[in-house]
Amino acid sequence: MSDEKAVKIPAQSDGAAPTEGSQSGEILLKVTGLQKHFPIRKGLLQRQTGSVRAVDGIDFEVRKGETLGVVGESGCGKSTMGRLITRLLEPTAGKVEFEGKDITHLGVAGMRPLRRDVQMIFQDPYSSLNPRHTVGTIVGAPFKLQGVEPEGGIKKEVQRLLSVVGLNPEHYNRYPHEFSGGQRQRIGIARALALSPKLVVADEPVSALDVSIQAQVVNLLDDLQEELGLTYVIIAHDLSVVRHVSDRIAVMYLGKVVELSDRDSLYKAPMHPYTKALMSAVPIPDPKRKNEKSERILLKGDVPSPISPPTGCRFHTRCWKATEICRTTEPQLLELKPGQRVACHHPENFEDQAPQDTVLLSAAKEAAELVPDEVLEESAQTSAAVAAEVEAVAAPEEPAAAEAEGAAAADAASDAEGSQDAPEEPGASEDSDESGPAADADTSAESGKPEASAGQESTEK
Ligand SMILES: Nc1ncnc2c1ncn2[C@@H]1O[C@H](COP(=O)(O)OP(=O)(O)OP(=O)(O)O)[C@@H](O)[C@H]1O
Repeated sequence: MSDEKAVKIPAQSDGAAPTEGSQSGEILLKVTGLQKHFPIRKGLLQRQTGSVRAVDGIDFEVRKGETLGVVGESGCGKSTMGRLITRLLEPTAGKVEFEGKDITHLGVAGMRPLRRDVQMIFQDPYSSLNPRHTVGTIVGAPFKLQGVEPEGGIKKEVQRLLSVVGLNPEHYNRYPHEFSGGQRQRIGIARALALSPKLVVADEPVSALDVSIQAQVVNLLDDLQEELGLTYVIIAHDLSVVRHVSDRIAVMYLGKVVELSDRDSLYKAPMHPYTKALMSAVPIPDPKRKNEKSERILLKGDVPSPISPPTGCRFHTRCWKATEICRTTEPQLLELKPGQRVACHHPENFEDQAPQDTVLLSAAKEAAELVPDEVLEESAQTSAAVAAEVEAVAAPEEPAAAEAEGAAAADAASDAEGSQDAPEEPGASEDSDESGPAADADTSAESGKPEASAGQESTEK
């Protein structure tokens, strides 16, 4: 927890109602099919030779009063997404709606009123503040730009904002270099809050700060949300930060949202293998679990290039569950559990979406070497259990049959456990990513459904 003095937050003059849970709130921002492709130009004539598909068709919504955390490895398009929704960048395709109004292609004049409602906090408090301007000028700039005259004058309002973010209002005339990193980030936050925005997009708001200072700034953002009824989109690569602040979390991979879920469901039972891998890297601050064996999943290689992303599921080149369908068919982001959307053919903690597709790609077999056996076993077990549950619900009139199915699935799971170290069956799983659709059809015909749903990744090992 923060070691700084409690921040006293005075009431906001036209303050919004304090935040009420976020689960069923009104939608403030809605994004549909959003894309940003940066052209790559070469030669004297600057011909376009390709494009960086930084954001490549994403859908999500942000509800009033909630915090949506956005996570993913470096280069997956988080910042680009943040700049698109604040309209600092023009989307290549798709739609951005704010309070039900389409703002996708608004021009400078059309955007002016919106600039008051949507603000951004930037990552680097060292470069985002003009070193030649005083704090008073920096925090007061939004009033001048918008032609707003706050009650009591700009100076008084800026001093109030400085005290809201825990800075000394007397430091109004100081310059950014006279402040520490954490204090500079507070200046950036004060500037973002100046016009009482409805939505604040914070791009890595604490990653440039010392760890001890990070907690202070995160707590400040939390307090401000409660007091001012703010809605946040917080972009971060640090899952501990995101877990602390978010109500819901969107996991991005190579320009796509692969999972979008309530925070607790995501941390308790992630459904996308990529989410599971990311989560496994988060240290668990629980002394009771200190001596537990680590089940960290190491992902193979780097994120592929967004210039030519892999076909089908973009994660298939690093996924230990990938089969032919993952290489050929892009999975849609579907709500498989209430409040949990995932784009995966072979999700974790859920029934397999492509149980007929059982032959692992060679990349998956290599990736599986980096996944601890415990994780593979647990994955096979949970898939089997969920599949059995689904079967039972699907056929209530035949309880005996459902039970038999469940038992078969559970058996298959334990078989799968047993076969972790079993030698590969000759031919059966040989480099199917090199094989054509005919090979795929063969293997589909061979594979039985209950066995497949019991954790296809292990049965083929
Ligand atoms: N203006 C630009 N022109 C060309 N490519 C760009 C531009 N901005 C971003 N990109 C590319 O788009 C991809 C996504 O970048 P982005 O900064 O959105 O990712 P990110 O997830 O925020 O990464 P990081 O955490 O490192 O900032 C990257 O491959 C990046 O190189």
